[in-house]
Amino acid sequence: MALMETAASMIFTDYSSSSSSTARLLHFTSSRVQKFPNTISHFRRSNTLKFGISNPKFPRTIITYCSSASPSAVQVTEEASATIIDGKRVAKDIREEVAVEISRMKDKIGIVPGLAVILVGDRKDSATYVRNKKKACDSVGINSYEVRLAEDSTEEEVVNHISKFNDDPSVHGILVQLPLPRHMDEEKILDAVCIEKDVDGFHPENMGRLAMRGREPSFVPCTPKGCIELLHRYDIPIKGKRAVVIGRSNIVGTPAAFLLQREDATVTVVHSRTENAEEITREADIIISAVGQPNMVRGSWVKPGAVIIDVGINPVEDPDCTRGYRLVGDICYEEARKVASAITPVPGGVGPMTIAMLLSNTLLSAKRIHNFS
Ligand SMILES: NC(=O)C1=CN([C@@H]2O[C@H](COP(=O)(O)OP(=O)(O)OC[C@H]3O[C@@H](n4cnc5c(N)ncnc54)[C@H](OP(=O)(O)O)[C@@H]3O)[C@@H](O)[C@H]2O)C=CC1
Ligand SMILES: Nc1nc(=O)c2c([nH]1)NC[C@@H]1CN(c3ccc(C(=O)N[C@@H](CCC(=O)O)C(=O)O)cc3)C=[N+]21
Repeated sequence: MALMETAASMIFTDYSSSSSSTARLLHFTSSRVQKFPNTISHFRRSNTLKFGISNPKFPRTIITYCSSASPSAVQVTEEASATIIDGKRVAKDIREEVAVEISRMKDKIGIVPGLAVILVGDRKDSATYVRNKKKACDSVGINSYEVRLAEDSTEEEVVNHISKFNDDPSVHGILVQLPLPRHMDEEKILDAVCIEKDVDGFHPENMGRLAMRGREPSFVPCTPKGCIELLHRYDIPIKGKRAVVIGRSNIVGTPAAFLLQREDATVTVVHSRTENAEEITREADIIISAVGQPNMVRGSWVKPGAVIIDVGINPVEDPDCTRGYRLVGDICYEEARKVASAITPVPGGVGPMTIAMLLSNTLLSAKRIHNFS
């Protein structure tokens, strides 16, 4: 997916592999010497491995047997390596589930869900996202409707299109691609989407309901919903765990924190004014990072055994890639995967889940509007 605008200033430089890096990498190598035929006679760990979250389904230890000076001894090295949470695969499963439900609905009541997408301006990355959403809709049988408006359109024009879609019975979900051009009032535009079709979950009433106990939002925002879905599908417990969300945007960080709290995690939110972000993050059993800073979270920020969900999508220069850049997350993946028990990659982690959740929310909306279960 070509994510970038041509503006080179948007591409970060990746310093994560620089030798001048001051980041501390936790040691996760343990060695033990076995005297055969007996069991372990000596066991030494360079760090106490206590997994906040462990999942027997996903073995996380690589054991290499090295020959030793003594023929009766074998050196066993354990290098921790996290389970890779495969968002691409889970998203595919979800698309298949959604497709089955859509054909069932079509067969039973003759209704096909519809998603309307409004794109304002000519950002290349936004155009690519919109194209991918359309492709995803086609793949599951959702009708998609697209409106493209010029960069210099007025707020009123955008709101008029939203109003038409609000009244159109063949449209069950409305998405206004963000970011909007600077001259537009994002709040005013998002407020215009009727709450029954707010499949992005960005309407303030949806967010308010998400924040309140005993209330249910019509829709949960797609990216944070995708993060929680990944935890569920990998059987990763959330209840009672310490979670740290890095970032507090309205579209990712804040709803992710509300969702984790609804799942009975104990949640801390870290943001740009947080002091001791590293220490706070190191307390977490679950880290969700949505910052937009490439490789910001180093291995030393991660508690051994923590689960990491990396939302960040950051292009960094890479002359070896045909497009001149590659995508990295907020988490320094190579370091963190040696410390964590499970981690999402970028790309192939949360990104595909966002689109899968959009399809799922659109199906949910159509079912609700037509009272189909
Ligand atoms: N995978 C996906 O589907 C999606 C990925 N993304 C990606 O996720 C990332 C975040 O997106 P979004 O939430 O929209 O971004 P925003 O820029 O809206 O928010 C970033 C948040 O990070 C915080 N922050 C910035 N710098 C630091 C720092 N040094 N330490 C701690 N916190 C910091 C900001 O704090 P403050 O509030 O104090 O300014 C802010 O709350 C981006 O890389 C984006 O591309 C976004 C949406 C979907
Ligand atoms: N109203 C609105 N809703 C959004 O949900 C919304 C938005 N505006 N504006 C932009 C952000 C960003 N976003 C992404 C969606 C999919 C991937 C995605 O599929 N990423 C692939 C990237 C693949 C590649 O480019 O190589 C991956 O991570 O594997 C990423 C980011 C949704 N957003």
